[in-house]
Amino acid sequence: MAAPRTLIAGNWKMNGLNAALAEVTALRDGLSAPNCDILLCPPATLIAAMAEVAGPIMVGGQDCHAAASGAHTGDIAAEMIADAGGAAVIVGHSERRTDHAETDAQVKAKAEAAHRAGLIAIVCVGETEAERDAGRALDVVLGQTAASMPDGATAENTVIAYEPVWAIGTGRTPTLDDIAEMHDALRAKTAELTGSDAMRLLYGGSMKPGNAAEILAIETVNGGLVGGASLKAADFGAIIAAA
Ligand SMILES: O=C[C@H](O)COP(=O)(O)O
Repeated sequence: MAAPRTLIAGNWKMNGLNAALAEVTALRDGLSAPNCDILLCPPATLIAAMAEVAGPIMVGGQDCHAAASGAHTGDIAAEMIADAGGAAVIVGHSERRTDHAETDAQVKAKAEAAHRAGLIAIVCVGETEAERDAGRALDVVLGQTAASMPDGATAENTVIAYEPVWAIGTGRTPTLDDIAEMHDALRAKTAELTGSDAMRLLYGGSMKPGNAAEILAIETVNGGLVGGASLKAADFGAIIAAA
């Protein structure tokens, strides 16, 4: 099969006021024929304004509710993200799974909501350090993947992001062999679950300009989900250039 087109996605998490849009215009203006798709997921408050200035950069949300509307104070529907100019939404990030006790079933429902609204669902999975130390990383991640995979998932509407919880924001990453082992297993699992061997598999967890090229060179790594290093145009642009 042809390799899926690389996706470099940035997750701003709970960072960014209007002034931070200057980083987006700097990134946009510095892009020269990027060899990949690019996505930025700011806080919901910035989706519409970012979409106005992003140019070829796709914009997305960081979470959505499973319902299209209703009495859910503080939540945001996938349809609202699409209405604001979004093209994608992250679901099941480990910070959501931990801070809001989100289950695989809820993540699956959110991903299906994303599809209902015409958004690409970026479904996050990843093991804790204790799970890796116990030799359970593959079981945990493949189990999350199976239980979180939305019905109707295709290579076009769904992306899987492997993010070892212990690597997020820590400056630590798995070895390249460990990333390859997990991504090879995810390639097989996503093919088994969806019938497609072209679903994009992103690596996330302390991806930086200094390590992006070697991680992105792994055959079954089809991009990155970048947190801290997506906040500055120079850093994110360097990762995009490494793709
Ligand atoms: O969604 C992004 C990930 O949690 C990675 O964050 P990080 O690049 O700051 O480690």
